Amino acid sequence: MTNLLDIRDLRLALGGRNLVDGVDITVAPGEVVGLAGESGSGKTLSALTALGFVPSGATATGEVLFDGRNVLDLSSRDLRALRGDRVAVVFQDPMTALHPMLTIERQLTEHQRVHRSLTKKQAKERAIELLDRVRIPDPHLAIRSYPHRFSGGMRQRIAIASALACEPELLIADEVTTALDVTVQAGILRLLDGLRTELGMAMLFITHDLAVMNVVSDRLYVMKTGKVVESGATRDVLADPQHEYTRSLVDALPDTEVSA
Ligand SMILES: Nc1ncnc2c1ncn2[C@@H]1O[C@H](COP(=O)(O)OP(=O)(O)OP(=O)(O)O)[C@@H](O)[C@H]1O
Repeated sequence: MTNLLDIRDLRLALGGRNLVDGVDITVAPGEVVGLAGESGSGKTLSALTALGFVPSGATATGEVLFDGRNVLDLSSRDLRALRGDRVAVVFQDPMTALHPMLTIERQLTEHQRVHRSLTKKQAKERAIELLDRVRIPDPHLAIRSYPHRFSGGMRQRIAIASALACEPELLIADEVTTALDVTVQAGILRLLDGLRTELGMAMLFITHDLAVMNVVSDRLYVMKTGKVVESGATRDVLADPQHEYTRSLVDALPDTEVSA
């Protein structure tokens, strides 16, 4: 099968530092791929190149092929189309995606009206459908509210709804459960897993938490200081880690997490 995302020998250099240092990552259509590793290992920077985001002043080399086209070579117009239609991202803090001064309706309809030329009524119906899809209770009422009325977990669901608006083929989920309580975390993971089955969407799931990775990802890459140090089927990597660094991460997990 052709890969949806194929990152080849990606290097990002900034101020004499190699922030990403020869990374290869692939994601097949519909596949959930995990990117694990300590803070600062280059997970976010590597994943965001799929959207053509490169820190200003940084030099990127290598290839980031999305559906066969090198994202690093795209014009700003093509990048906007890619971000609006085919790849979406959800971050740890839902307030980075949600504007505190706008109703949920405004936030979920704007994109639809610009990218899909929907009427106001159609966009509203679609927004309600999206809220329902991420299991927000009473979506007809919720749509009139502002983000502060919702709990952290609910806000994250709304941020996911916003990312799903364009029906992306690839969703980048960057530490989406890190700031949440364990039970709320479990709900979000179940939601993402359900969406993947319903929508057939691929996911690049970034987390430093291998226990979370064990629940969601088919395959896993482990990064350390800008390099991939180990990769493979999640179950195999966690059951029999080959790299010393991965072993230290696995050893830090409670026993039940790996066998679950
Ligand atoms: N815009 C930027 N400008 C300069 N340096 C950056 C920028 N973004 C990230 N870095 C640096 O690049 C390195 C990798 O960062 P990255 O965010 O990819 O790590 P990460 O593994 O995702 O960690 P975290 O989970 O903490 O985000 C870090 O040393 C970080 O300080």
